[in-house]
Amino acid sequence: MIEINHVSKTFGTKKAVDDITVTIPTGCITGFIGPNGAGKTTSIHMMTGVLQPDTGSIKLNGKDITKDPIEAKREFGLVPDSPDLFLRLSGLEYINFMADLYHIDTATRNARIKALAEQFEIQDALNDRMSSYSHGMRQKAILIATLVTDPNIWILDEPMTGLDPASSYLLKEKMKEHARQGNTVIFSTHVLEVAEKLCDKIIIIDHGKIRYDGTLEALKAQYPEKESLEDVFLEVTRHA
Ligand SMILES: Nc1ncnc2c1ncn2[C@@H]1O[C@H](COP(=O)(O)OP(=O)(O)OP(=O)(O)O)[C@@H](O)[C@H]1O
Repeated sequence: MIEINHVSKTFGTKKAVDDITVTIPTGCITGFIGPNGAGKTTSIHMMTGVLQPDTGSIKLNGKDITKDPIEAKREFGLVPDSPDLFLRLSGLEYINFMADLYHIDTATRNARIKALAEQFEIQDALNDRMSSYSHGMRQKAILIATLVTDPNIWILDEPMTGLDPASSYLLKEKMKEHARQGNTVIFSTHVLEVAEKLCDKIIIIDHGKIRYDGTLEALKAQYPEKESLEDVFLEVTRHA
């Protein structure tokens, strides 16, 4: 579970996140949606300790990311919005680096890496430098590194971007399975069809403020004349 309590963040004069209070529960997939510049990545950066909030607190499974960052960071895995990280490392070196950070023993990590690399069809490229990877291959390496550490909370910033259809399908199945097992999954996306199919709960953010926080069914029930989440989303953010 992630508990975000009265969190704000300002860059210069720009209020990127404006006093948001939401809970991301266990056992379901939460979709985090909003227009460009709405505050999604800034919020995710604060949840994961990349940025400090100006005000408020964020707890991951009860551990405060500001007061207890090491313990809080053990609770989650992050797939960032850009996979252009550690490009001088090979995919395997990067995955092992992440597994080292999380103290995953050799036998466990090797079994997980083998299975995931085969599932995501990147086993033949794992020893190549990530600088030579396509965007989608980098995304796969980052995903595998996150999944190898087997965190309770998955925080995924536009995770399907660049993935081929088979890998995108596989990731969605893994997200469902992880949530079904009682864990926490939150992902941001601009692809509302994906959010509609995958999410139990939706958070809509716009101009740094939460415009909706609840189930997909309840959101649609508020707008019975709207046929799709896309129609509802446009209506909710139009009046912001
Ligand atoms: N480091 C920064 N310095 C200055 N302004 C920033 C910084 N990071 C974000 N912002 C601003 O904060 C606002 C929210 O940006 P953020 O990246 O959180 O949006 P987003 O919802 O993730 O957008 P997108 O969907 O386009 O990725 C934007 O107006 C952005 O310009």
